[in-house]
Amino acid sequence: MTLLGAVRSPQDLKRLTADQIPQLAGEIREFLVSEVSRTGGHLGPNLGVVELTIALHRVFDSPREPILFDTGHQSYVHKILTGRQDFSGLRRAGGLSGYPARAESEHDFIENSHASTALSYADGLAKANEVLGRRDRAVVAVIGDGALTGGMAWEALNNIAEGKNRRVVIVVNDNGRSYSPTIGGLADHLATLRVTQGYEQVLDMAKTAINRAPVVGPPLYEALHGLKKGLKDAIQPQVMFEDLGLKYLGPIDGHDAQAVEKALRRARDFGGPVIVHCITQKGKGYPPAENHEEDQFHSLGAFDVETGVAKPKSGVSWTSLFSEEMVKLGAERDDIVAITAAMLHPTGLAAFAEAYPDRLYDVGIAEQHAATSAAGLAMGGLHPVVAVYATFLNRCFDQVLMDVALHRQGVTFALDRAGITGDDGASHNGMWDLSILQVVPNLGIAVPRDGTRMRELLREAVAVEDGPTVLRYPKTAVGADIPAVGKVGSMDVLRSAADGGRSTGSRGVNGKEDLLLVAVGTMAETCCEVADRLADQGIGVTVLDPRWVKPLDPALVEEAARYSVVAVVEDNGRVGAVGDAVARALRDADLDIPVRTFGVEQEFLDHAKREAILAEMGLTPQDLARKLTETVSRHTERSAAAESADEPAA
Ligand SMILES: Cc1ncc(C[n+]2csc(CCOP(=O)(O)OP(=O)(O)O)c2C)c(N)n1
Ligand SMILES: CC(=O)[C@@H](O)[C@H](O)COP(=O)(O)O
Ligand SMILES: [Mg+2]
Repeated sequence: MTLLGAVRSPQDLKRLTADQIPQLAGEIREFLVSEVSRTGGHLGPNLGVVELTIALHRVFDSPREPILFDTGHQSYVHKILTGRQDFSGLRRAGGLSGYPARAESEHDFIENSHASTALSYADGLAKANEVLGRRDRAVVAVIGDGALTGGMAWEALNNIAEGKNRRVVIVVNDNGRSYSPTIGGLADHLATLRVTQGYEQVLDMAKTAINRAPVVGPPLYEALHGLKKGLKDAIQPQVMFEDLGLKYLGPIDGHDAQAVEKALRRARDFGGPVIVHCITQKGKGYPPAENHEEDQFHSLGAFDVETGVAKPKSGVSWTSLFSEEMVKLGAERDDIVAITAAMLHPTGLAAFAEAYPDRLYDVGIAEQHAATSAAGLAMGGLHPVVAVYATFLNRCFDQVLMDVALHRQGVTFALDRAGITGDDGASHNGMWDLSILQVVPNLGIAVPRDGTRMRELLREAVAVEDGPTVLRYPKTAVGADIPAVGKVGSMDVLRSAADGGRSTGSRGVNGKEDLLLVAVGTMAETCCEVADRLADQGIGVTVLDPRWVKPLDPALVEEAARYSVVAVVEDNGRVGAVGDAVARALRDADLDIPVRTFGVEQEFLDHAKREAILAEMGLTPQDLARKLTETVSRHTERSAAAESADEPAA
């Protein structure tokens, strides 16, 4: 049996001898490459924390002493060591989550994969230990150099440092990268610390040698120790941490399990807040990952183990359309600049950066700063485009509201991965933006249905200079263009109840058309299929694509008055989104027309494929057609009955 096969819990791990650990680490690396090659996932980050995670579970007593993972994408080894070695369903419905999941294990704590939160959790847990008389227990937080560029992390450090007797062990997993190399002053600082790697080992050797010297040894060491402080400050400017009141240990070779264990034991026994700075390498032990310049296999799909080549994704991505159009816009307008929050390639801004290196800003994982810095850029006469994943816009809601919109600054937010993404679980679905942004005055939201509208709407958005604009698009491949067959105000008609074409719909009761179907963004394809299904049943359906869903075109209300039923379909949480905005607009116009809103149920959704989640939510053409047929029929019968009741007796 392999060592890995015998390790079913941290207790099993603790029973291994130090010289068995390298073999175990090798077996874990083989396991990770083999399993993730089939399922896809965050291979690079996890290959980088093998020895580190082994050491953590040998030194600390999880879950009594929580081990928290910031962002959580690097927790596969933690799962392997805590009794979860069936990775066959990784990131798939019913299989292991790609992040910690409390339903999976008592050893898991943080499920939210939004970065830079772990230190705040640790601060809270340590305070709870203090209040509840558990001072002997440590709380451990593993945070990457990237996540450490997030503002929340520094808010937490400021508070952790204040708790001199709270056992908080902060393990900085420093591989020098988020996806790309980590940026900013902190990154430079960590880099300085990295280059003096082995400092601790040199000092330990000196200490051992000097202390062995009879009589003169110990006092000499004390003198040197004082010098060490000065020396450390000189060659290791980790004063940033120590000035915060945090003990700093490191830098440690994060792949030397014994060195890490030793540092962690020192940290645990210190009795107060300690930073253990571990130098690791993303993709360690698998050359295709180690040598992958873009992101060292941060996250990839299924791949060939021999070559490291991932199976190609089919179709053109929305990200690539955004990327192309941004390069064109950058050539046409020299006031356009772009901002990424440590996701240059994933958001498609790499081409823009290559073409206009002085007009691309990577602010680190710092969406709040990105939004307000963008307001500054706009005030300074530029038009910034801030590209983030839709779910991460939540992080800077107040900045969008107060720093951009209140000041009517022309900033465009490009929200990639909008709608259901699926694999990455509850905190990655882009199902919030169409709801939370409804309350922001002066802000416009455009939702393209296809590639042509993507290019059009991006250009329309960056042309707005008196307030923020938002463009949101999904993780899927771009479908075929859906041409308009007419216009209503600024909105595109994609199917018409009155046309002679597919629709054979009879006019509904009261001389009204049967159904107005408002399609938001890429749900247009589904809505057109619904209209065609209903037309085959003699129900007349007009499909309308608003293009801009905020503010709604007043013509929508006028158009809606011509229909018996209105329905809205969107790939966002239902609550407070476009459907509710349309219903409110009709109410405000005293139009008593039933409005059905279809979207994602307002729940935290388990990881699963996007298609499966949409089906579960009833957002398929079949389900929508069935529900809308029932609604239209029910309303028609009711109206007909009411009509006949009003007719004078013969
Ligand atoms: C608020 C937020 N913004 C962006 C992301 C996307 N993201 C996931 S992992 C990652 C890089 C994290 O870098 P680091 O903390 O150094 O961890 P590593 O992958 O290097 O182990 C980013 C930017 C996120 N999870 N949360
Ligand atoms: C952990 C994290 O936030 C990202 O790595 C995320 O997994 C990216 O997902 P995409 O594959 O959609 O870029
Ligand atoms: Mg990193």
